[in-house]
Amino acid sequence: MLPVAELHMHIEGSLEAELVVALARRNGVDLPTFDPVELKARYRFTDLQSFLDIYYANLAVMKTEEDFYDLGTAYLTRAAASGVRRAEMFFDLQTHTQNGVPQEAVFAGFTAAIADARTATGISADLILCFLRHLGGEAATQTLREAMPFRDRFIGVGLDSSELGFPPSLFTEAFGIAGSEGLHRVAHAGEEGGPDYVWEALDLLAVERIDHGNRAMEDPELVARLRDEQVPLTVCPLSNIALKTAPPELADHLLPAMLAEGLLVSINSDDPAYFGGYVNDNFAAITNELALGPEQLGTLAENSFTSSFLPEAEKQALRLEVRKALENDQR
Ligand SMILES: Nc1ncnc2[nH]cnc12
Ligand SMILES: [Zn+2]
Repeated sequence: MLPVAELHMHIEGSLEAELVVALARRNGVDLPTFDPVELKARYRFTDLQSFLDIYYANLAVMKTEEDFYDLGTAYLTRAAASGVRRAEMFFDLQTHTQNGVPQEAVFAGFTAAIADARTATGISADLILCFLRHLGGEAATQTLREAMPFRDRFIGVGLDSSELGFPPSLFTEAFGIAGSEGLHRVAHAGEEGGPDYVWEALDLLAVERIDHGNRAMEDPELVARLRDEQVPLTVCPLSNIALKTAPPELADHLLPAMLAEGLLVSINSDDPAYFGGYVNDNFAAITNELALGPEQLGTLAENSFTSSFLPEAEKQALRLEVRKALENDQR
């Protein structure tokens, strides 16, 4: 597998059914079933909200710093083994604090997992604090203010959860504070919401990346802006199929059209425990179903580093590694 950066994954979305059950037992939390196979059989999604309902329900098992450490370690170990060299991981702080977990436990567990994974595997990782849209703009602002004692534990803010009805314009205050604190800014937009959500994220929240962005393709003027400004789009093919935010067959995905438009797209897993695979599985699926050649796969891998928040020299070194891996494969 090519070296890649993963820029759009919710660390809570890597909570495998086996770990849900193990943590429920450890913490004395009740579940509808303690059989991981049966639990997974309940993962039937018709849209984003039907997925989020299950995803948030499972997170009731996360209680202690050790739980956050175990979740972070499981993802980072697996990612490093499949070619991920850099991970910028979303976390849903408000979900955990609403469940009664002190934010100290969340930050301490994830931070220790990142440090230990780096020592064990060399993977570089950082956290992006996502505001939950469904809790509204004031809650986002309050969450960010309360998280400021941990300012050095995360590199940016994002915007996730239910998209329709919760446009970026509700979150200008929180994103304004984030900007003045020197935090990076990203937002989910154009997953279920239309191109207007992408325009708002760019114009009102000053985001540096758009997460998903598929529906931007409906607006030629927006496509031109994304291309001209080389705004990164973090595309998640298996997520789009699972949540029905793309045509039902992967073969009909807009990814080749996005590449042909010259957009800075990368491949990501979103919620790998729920959507049928990790970033390498997403690469395998698009390679098979979209008939992408080595040159296009190399572009996607290089784009992932270009789109990351790593220093420019590190991006350059990692892009060279992609080129070397491609040459080795061709020999
Ligand atoms: N795909 C997604 N869209 C919005 N919010 C999310 N939270 C976890 N996964 C998400
Ligand atoms: Zn997402």
